[in-house]
Amino acid sequence: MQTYRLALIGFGNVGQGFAQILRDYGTQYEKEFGANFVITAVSDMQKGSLYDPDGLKPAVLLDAIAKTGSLESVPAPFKGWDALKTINESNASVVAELSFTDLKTGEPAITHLKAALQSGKHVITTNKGPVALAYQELHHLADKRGVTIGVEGSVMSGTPSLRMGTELLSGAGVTCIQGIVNGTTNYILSQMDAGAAYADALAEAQAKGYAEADPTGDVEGFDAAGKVVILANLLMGANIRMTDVEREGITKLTVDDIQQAHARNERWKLIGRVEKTASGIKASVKPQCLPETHPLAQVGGATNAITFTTELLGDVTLIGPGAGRLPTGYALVEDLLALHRHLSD
Ligand SMILES: NC(=O)C1=CN([C@@H]2O[C@H](COP(=O)(O)OP(=O)(O)OC[C@H]3O[C@@H](n4cnc5c(N)ncnc54)[C@H](OP(=O)(O)O)[C@@H]3O)[C@@H](O)[C@H]2O)C=CC1
Ligand SMILES: N[C@@H](CC=O)C(=O)O
Repeated sequence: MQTYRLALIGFGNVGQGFAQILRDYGTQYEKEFGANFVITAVSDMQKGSLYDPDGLKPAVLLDAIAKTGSLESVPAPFKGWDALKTINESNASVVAELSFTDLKTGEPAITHLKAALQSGKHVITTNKGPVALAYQELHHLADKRGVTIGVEGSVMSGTPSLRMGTELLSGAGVTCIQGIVNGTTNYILSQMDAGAAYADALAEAQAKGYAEADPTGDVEGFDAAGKVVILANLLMGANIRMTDVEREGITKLTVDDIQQAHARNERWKLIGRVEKTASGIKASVKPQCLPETHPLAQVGGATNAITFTTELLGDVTLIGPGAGRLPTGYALVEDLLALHRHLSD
């Protein structure tokens, strides 16, 4: 049995979803894979920070959050450590970076990830900021320190879009990737199509744990643009930046636009796209009105879908959850199991 001691930086929707999975499936992972995933530290800005070298029970962490909204009541030998102290001084062998995404600076996540890698810890993250803005540098640092970086949840949450691209389609000649890569906006558009008001639909997306802490990132298309950058750079050998993505969000769409489209048997979708062209990589995020018969028109709620256009296979489409506590928590499990396989080889 191999034990992995984990430090969680951020204990919001994703951190809690991940804890719930370890609570409910941890024993199964031990039996099936010989991998014991133990949370020894959690550091969260408002909810509090705990470190127990012998392990913190996911059920106890979740109960405390459910009852009080905070981790303060959980007994632990060390409390109040900030993110960097937790990364540097806890006994974790893997750091899970789950703080807010910032697609302008990538901080504080880039600093957290660099500190973890420099101290010889593996990292896993669902945070799109560092992956969109600094992946090459972080990957290089991980290689130098002989550790790994897992980023599956940064696009399509636990639906394995990045592994599908890097491991399965890398030899197929991917020329274009396009689809729905933001769960919040797809949820809002689906709800508005069914008659809901924009503000109510956004509030529901927030309550369900789909939206960014600042939902401007979702509705103005920045989150989707970050994912387009990640897809281009990690799967298509590109080196583009956020400013290279032509971007428009969904805020100019009115209920009337959406319902008129509905009456014409059409659906508005926010489509991210990256394509190899003769003049280089072209990347965009913009709303498009699709006929009801188009496969993406049928993808509703927080579900995402991307089509890889390849030279050898033609089109390959992947559909699955794109946001939410458990789907995104599961992305961390995928990264941990990949790490476990890597270390067991
Ligand atoms: N939710 C989803 O469906 C998905 C989310 N992601 C990404 O995963 C990450 C986590 O998302 P989610 O859990 O939904 O976000 P939340 O906003 O629910 O949680 C983020 C947590 O990080 C904490 N935090 C922020 N900065 C720090 C810091 N410097 N040190 C310690 N803790 C910090 C916050 O603390 P507090 O609020 O207590 O101040 C908060 O509890 C984000 O980067 C997001 O973009 C990716 C895919 C899907
Ligand atoms: N806010 C994002 C969360 C996942 O990346 C989304 O809605 O897709």
